[in-house]
Amino acid sequence: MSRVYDRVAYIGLGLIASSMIHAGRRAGLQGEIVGTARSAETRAIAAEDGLCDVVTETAAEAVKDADLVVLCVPVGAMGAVAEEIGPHLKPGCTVSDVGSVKRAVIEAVKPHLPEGVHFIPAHPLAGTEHSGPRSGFAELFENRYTLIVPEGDTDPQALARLERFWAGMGAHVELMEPEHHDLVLMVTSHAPHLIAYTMVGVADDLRRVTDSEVIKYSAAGFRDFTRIAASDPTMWRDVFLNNREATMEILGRFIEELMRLQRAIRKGDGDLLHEYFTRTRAIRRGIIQAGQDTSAPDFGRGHGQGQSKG
Ligand SMILES: NC(=O)c1ccc[n+]([C@@H]2O[C@H](COP(=O)([O-])OP(=O)(O)OC[C@H]3O[C@@H](n4cnc5c(N)ncnc54)[C@H](O)[C@@H]3O)[C@@H](O)[C@H]2O)c1
Ligand SMILES: O=C(O)C(=O)C[C@]1(C(=O)O)C=C[C@@H](O)C=C1
Repeated sequence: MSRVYDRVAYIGLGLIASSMIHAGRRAGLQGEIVGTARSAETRAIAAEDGLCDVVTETAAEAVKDADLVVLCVPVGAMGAVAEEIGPHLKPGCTVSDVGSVKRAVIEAVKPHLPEGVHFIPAHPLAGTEHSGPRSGFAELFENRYTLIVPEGDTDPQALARLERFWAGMGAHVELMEPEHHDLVLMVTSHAPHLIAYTMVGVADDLRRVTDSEVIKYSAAGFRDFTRIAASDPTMWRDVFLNNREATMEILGRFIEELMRLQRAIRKGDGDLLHEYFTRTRAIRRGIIQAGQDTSAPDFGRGHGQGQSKG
């Protein structure tokens, strides 16, 4: 794979940025790698580990002369970062992001970017519950989708270049409308996180009743929930605050379904439960057949030394 961008600036050096750096470096997609992070500790780690070729103190310095700037901060911080870098961007460069929500990020970032800069939002559908500059690994995006969410007037060459960059990191690239993205991701990613947070919260509330048995006898189902519920609190706070409409829509439906099952259990309606669980089982099998299952025992774990989020 040949070089796609001569100079790439990463703003925010956590799981996603560090994975992009490793994946891009392995495939020779990027020339000089410049990075910056809000905390001095993260910047020091990035310099010490050689994660970036250049580590700058500010985002404004980092984007100077960059051909691609990738915003890798929590969704709620994207607007402030865009405001800071706007006046320092190289004309003709591409600004992208990796935020888990798209419409709110577009609204927050776009007003701060000057004419002549290509803004092309993106979202890799890959992650782990870990965070920080040491949590990334080159394989994170392999065989996973990255959704690119371009506006109608996006320059085709700039778009093709960003697509090549993501494909070079092993991702399957697809294009999607921002509103559609936010609804689909609410179902496939955001709501499951909210449910996991809630379930682990319930277990925690019950701790006094069950002593520490919830932890001791934790079965596979609950363990999977605790992994998801260990994800970064800032990232997920921002996701829900910035995707409120879809959250309300899907949460409403979820509560209705939960009450339907509650009623069936109360009434002893085994047929309804059996039919329901048969339908959901088919969905799981469909995902596996489509090659989308990523729950193999070691997927995304044992990589890097990132902190467990939370
Ligand atoms: N973790 C995932 O599973 C995942 C997957 C896909 C996309 N994303 C998205 O990628 C982005 C980054 O997530 P991550 O998992 O790499 O996070 P992370 O916590 O590992 O890293 C975030 C980085 O942003 C910096 N930061 C935090 N608050 C900031 C602020 N207010 N101003 C400036 N910098 C700030 C942190 O110092 C850190 O360097 C988020 O928008 C998230 O929604 C995450
Ligand atoms: O595997 C995980 O830990 C994740 O939660 C990753 C996950 C997801 O829900 O699949 C989380 C947020 C994203 O924006 C994209 C991917």
